[in-house]
Amino acid sequence: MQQFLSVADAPDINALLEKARAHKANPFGQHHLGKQKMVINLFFNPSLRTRISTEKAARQLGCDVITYDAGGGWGIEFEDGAVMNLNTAEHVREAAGVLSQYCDILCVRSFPGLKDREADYRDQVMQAFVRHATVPVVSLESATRHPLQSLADCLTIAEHRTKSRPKVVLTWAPHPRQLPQCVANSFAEWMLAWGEVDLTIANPEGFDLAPAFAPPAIVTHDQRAAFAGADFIYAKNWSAYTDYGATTADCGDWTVDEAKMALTNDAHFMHCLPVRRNVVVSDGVIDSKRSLVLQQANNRTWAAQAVLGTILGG
Ligand SMILES: NCCC[C@H](NC(=O)CCC(=O)O)C(=O)O
Ligand SMILES: NC(=O)OP(=O)(O)O
Repeated sequence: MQQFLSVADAPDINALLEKARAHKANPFGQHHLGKQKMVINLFFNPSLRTRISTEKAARQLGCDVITYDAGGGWGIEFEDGAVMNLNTAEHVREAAGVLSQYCDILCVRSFPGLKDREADYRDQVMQAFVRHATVPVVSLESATRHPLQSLADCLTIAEHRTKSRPKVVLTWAPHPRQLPQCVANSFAEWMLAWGEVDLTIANPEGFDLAPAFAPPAIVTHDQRAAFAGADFIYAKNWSAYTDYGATTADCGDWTVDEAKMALTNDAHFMHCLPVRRNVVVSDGVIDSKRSLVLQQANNRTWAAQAVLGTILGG
């Protein structure tokens, strides 16, 4: 594995899940892989889970880790040919080249701007690091995808399913802010590629994900109908793809609550976190025994360890 940006970099998801399970059972079993190796985590946006779980995973593999908040450093320019006489002090060509001198794996988090769909969906920042770094690049969430989250979600579903093809519903939920589509895009991409669940996506009119991620045949605008018989409810807000970046305060009642969960097949509740309680999901649902949010967060470590370990030759 030379990079980890999307499900395309994980041609055998079950093999990667097997590695994640092995790390979970024996966290230091491959501590030799990272001897004298350096991992740099570069964050352009906030993080709790990704930051700590990726550091933990790297350390358990025996790596050294440096985590760098790009917001506290020189402003980085991404446009080729830019006349840099404004606020950016350093071009990504140098930044990626320099960081490559210091590490063996470069992990990057960069959210979309949610203004220019074409630029966001080119995954401009992540692709610039891929192009100009000389070491493998791992996505810690880009403008379009969050693959380490999705791998952890596959693991969580695999651990808790009680049938071979559970019904999984990815449901839009309300949020006071404008959020990226990447967690939802990635979850859909991984569930479909994995092929071991029946995926339905429920969202209000106007909030369909990009067709490349959400084939229209599996999309419904009727949340209650989608919940019927579901085994897993995966909640997430995202801003609009079509009217790019639009949000709305008027989407009716899309909060995941106890009454809606009662329509399901005693479904597990999932969310990548952080989550707005009593907006996205009621306290009663997230605090219930069927909630898997902490197990998902725990599995972020094993997903990261499987990916970093594979890049290191494990
Ligand atoms: N890394 C997981 C989710 C990150 C981001 N959520 C957020 O920005 C939530 C912020 C807030 O609730 O204010 C998203 O939706 O892609
Ligand atoms: N789920 C997730 O990626 O959380 P952070 O944004 O806190 O890393």
